[in-house]
Amino acid sequence: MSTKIYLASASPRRKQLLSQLDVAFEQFATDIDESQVEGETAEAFVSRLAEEKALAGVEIAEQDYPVLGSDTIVVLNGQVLGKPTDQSDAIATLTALSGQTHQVMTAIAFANKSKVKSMLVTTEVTFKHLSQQEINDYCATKEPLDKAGSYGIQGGAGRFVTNLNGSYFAVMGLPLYETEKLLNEFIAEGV
Ligand SMILES: Cc1cn([C@H]2C[C@H](O)[C@@H](COP(=O)(O)OP(=O)(O)OP(=O)(O)O)O2)c(=O)[nH]c1=O
Repeated sequence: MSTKIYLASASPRRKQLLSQLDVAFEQFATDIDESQVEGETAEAFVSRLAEEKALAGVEIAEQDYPVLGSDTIVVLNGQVLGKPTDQSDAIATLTALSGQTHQVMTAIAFANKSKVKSMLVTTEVTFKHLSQQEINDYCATKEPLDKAGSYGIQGGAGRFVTNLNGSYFAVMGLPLYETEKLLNEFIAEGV
């Protein structure tokens, strides 16, 4: 890939992951309303947020390069578990995820002045049974606070995972294979 892109994200993880692709990029944050609309499915919700981040980025971008937006949510039995509001919310979320299989949905979207194109990557993750002590100790590290589902697979929660079916990088915030593929399609389609 030889084009330049913009990463419309405040996330240091997404910056780190995007650096693994062979594409030059500039990063900036966007500010959109991240609330779920009543009746909206988890899939539609996460895809809409990725598209809105990319489109908000197009408004900020100085040049008409593709803008990448992304959003990650954790879904347990159809219920969206976003970032925790505080430590006790993180404890409640991890208690719910203990011993269960959940989905991590990451949507990616590319936009420019004339079009937007998105893709959803769903990964199934199974956690071992977590003791109250393990949950409390993990939450005390504060790692859960800025992460969907109150955990970071790349950090202390990696040891909770007994099975993963899908993209590890999508769980961390940006699926590498799919991002490169979507960008190539976006560019190949032209304006
Ligand atoms: C499940 C999980 C999520 N996360 C992170 C990825 C995302 O950064 C975050 C979910 O929040 P998002 O709202 O998707 O992203 P963000 O607010 O961090 O960044 P921006 O909107 O500016 O792009 O949770 C991990 O780092 N590891 C994990 O294992």
